[in-house]
Amino acid sequence: MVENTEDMNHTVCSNGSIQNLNGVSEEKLDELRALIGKAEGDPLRIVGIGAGAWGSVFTALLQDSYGHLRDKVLIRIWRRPGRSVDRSTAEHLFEVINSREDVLRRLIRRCAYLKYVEARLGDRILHADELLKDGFCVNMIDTPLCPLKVVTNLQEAVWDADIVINGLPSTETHEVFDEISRYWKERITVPIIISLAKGVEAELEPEPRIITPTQMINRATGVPMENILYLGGPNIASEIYDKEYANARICGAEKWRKPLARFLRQPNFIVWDNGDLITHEVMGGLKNVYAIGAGIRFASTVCGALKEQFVFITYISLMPYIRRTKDASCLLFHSIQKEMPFVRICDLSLKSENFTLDRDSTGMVAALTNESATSKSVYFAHCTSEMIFITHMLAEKPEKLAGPLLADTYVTLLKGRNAWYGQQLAKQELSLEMGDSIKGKGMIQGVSAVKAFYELLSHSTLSVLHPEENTPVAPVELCPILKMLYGILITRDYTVPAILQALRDETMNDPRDRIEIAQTRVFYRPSLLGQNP
Ligand SMILES: NC(=O)c1ccc[n+]([C@@H]2O[C@H](COP(=O)([O-])OP(=O)(O)OC[C@H]3O[C@@H](n4cnc5c(N)ncnc54)[C@H](O)[C@@H]3O)[C@@H](O)[C@H]2O)c1
Ligand SMILES: O=P(O)(O)OC[C@H](O)CO
Repeated sequence: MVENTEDMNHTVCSNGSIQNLNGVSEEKLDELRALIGKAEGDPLRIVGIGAGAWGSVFTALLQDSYGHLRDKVLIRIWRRPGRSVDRSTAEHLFEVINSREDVLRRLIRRCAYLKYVEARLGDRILHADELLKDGFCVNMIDTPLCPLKVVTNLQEAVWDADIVINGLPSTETHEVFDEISRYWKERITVPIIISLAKGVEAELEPEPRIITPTQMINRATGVPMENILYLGGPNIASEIYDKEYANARICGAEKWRKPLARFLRQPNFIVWDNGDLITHEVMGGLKNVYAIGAGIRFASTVCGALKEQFVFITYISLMPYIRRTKDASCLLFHSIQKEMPFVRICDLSLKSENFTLDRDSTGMVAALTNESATSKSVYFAHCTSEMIFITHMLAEKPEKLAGPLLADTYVTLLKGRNAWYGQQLAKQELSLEMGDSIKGKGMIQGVSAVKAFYELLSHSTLSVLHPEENTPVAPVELCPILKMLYGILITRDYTVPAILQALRDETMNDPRDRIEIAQTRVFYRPSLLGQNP
């Protein structure tokens, strides 16, 4: 096992020896350069598009690993110019700077400290792009990054880029890549695009289907799908930069995903690769839907035992879903399930009462039920069964999605913005009128995903037989939480507390039945992901 020291070019191994990472980085970079066909003296050009929390961290990770190899690689980030920072953010930023000796020294060395003093005093307005040059992302002020090369002109950023990282929210991806396509009209080489965006849109004509960010990029730019990849993981941007141990998966065509996985892999950020591009992306959108409604977001300091217990609950609730997989861990949980059947999830959750919960970091149901462990578990049982139902419509082998979907749901419930947003709405500290892009936090992707999944699953051509009434119903009728979230967030016919109605409804099926229905009937609709049956 290895741990990174502050010096990014060296790694301290568990045996105490120091390994020089320079050589390893250079080898990996040379390998990628050769594959892309870069001539000597021509640097590999990598550009991040969108400088939110994850887009900035991702670019900063590359800068930390490869930025020193200046002759061979040029890493830059594009963000829109003009965004100014208010006084309270400047005050907070000043506190962050002064609490980190390394950052303070760096700014003084670069003669950049004074502007933060002036902004703190209200004598100067700071802009997001100048902050980013010093390593501060306005959506993640508490986590200073390395200094970045920032470009505010989109054409300059992308026209000759070899690798483009899409760090935009899904809702903005088509529009920005549409503009990018204008700058690529004369291009001879085909760029590689790695999309980080989670979120989906629904297209209803000529038949209902989901459109993912990589498909939006393909449509907007004409870059073939072979060159467009998705990187997803249960990743919280600030934790990745803080070198918490993490996994991610890069999905796409074999030609690029394997070398890119090697290129992106770091001691604390292990990148696997997978060919299942679209379904992984769709799962990234789906988890955000249910994270908003959740009520289970534990403090980052929460005791490991509670996390473990929660993982058990997660797996137990989804056992019917994953029982057919051969994966060893699933088999383990399968045997646990024999001892603790699904219906006892709530009892298990109650055991968490001896742990401290951070009341400022929970979600919608949690806030509405005053952190009731039982009610949160009720929500959890229902939302997992709806996710299972939906994945059975989307995928022929839905059990394969269980791991990525669960892991991403789990991390978002623990520390994601979507769960936080639901909680803020429930506590009336935010209102729907404020929109889904929240100052200091960024885009809440789940709102648009609620709309997309609702529109899709309420389409009449997708009707399924209601299990009891034996009449055709739109699939969304079997997903009461999704339906209620749509009523709260999109049509606004209901207020936030109505989410509890969806849970309290006595006529609603046992969530276990929903899973059984999904498993025993053929709901799979290949056309939903744009595939031919
Ligand atoms: N934050 C995380 O931990 C995390 C982790 C994994 C995946 N993701 C996903 O990655 C994507 C980006 O996440 P993020 O955290 O960086 O988001 P964010 O909301 O913090 O940042 C989005 C960035 O895009 C810019 N932007 C938005 N609309 C734009 C437009 N029309 N033109 C130009 N720029 C525009 C914003 O200014 C901002 O810099 C999302 O889909 C998110 O779900 C986030
Ligand atoms: O902060 P969120 O809610 O956008 O979620 C972050 C990531 O998607 C977790 O993998």
